[in-house]
Amino acid sequence: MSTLIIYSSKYGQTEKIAWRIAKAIGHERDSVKVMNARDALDLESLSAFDHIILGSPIYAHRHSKQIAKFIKRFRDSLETMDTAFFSVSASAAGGEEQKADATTCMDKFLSIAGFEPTRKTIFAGGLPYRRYNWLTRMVMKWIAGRAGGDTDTSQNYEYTDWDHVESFALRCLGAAEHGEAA
Ligand SMILES: Cc1cc2nc3c(=O)[nH]c(=O)nc-3n(C[C@H](O)[C@H](O)[C@H](O)COP(=O)(O)O)c2cc1C
Repeated sequence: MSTLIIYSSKYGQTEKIAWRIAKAIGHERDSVKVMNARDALDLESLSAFDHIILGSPIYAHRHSKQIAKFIKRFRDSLETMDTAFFSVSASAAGGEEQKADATTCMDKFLSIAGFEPTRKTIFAGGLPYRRYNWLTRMVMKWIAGRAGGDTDTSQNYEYTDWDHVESFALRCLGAAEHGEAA
């Protein structure tokens, strides 16, 4: 069985999660390919894969346009395959209310895209202050401060729970191999 993992990522956390999922399921599959959504739009078809995992970060309450385009382009194929979706955000690192916001944002995106993945989840991303330009750093500091989050802009923060990532990866594998429901 072969898996294709597609991600969109601006500062690298969603990409890092995509590669960790690939590593977690790699030895159980015949092949695992990880691709940026931009490059994946050039694929002729998905016929070489039987399992697709899509990952997108949240920016300004929205998920990736590239991932939305990928879903639109391959909708017919995706409907017949085992699929999973993961959303990466700062909200997913917060309290129950913020996590609920991240889940609502993901569900809205999937509903508008007309995509019902076999499995879906939210992952906490990061706040890599040192990688932002000055303006973005100040804006993110202000937003994080209002939400009671980390505001020391001399540091990069990574909130991703890697055990959660690995358990999601293994559950995706189970769904693909046993035709399990979400
Ligand atoms: C300009 C900007 C806007 C963001 N907007 C949101 C948002 O609306 N909701 C949220 O939960 N996180 C937001 N984030 C946090 C990102 O989702 C988080 O940093 C994520 O890890 C980014 O993934 P990436 O490194 O793969 O690009 C924002 C980050 C930046 C820099």
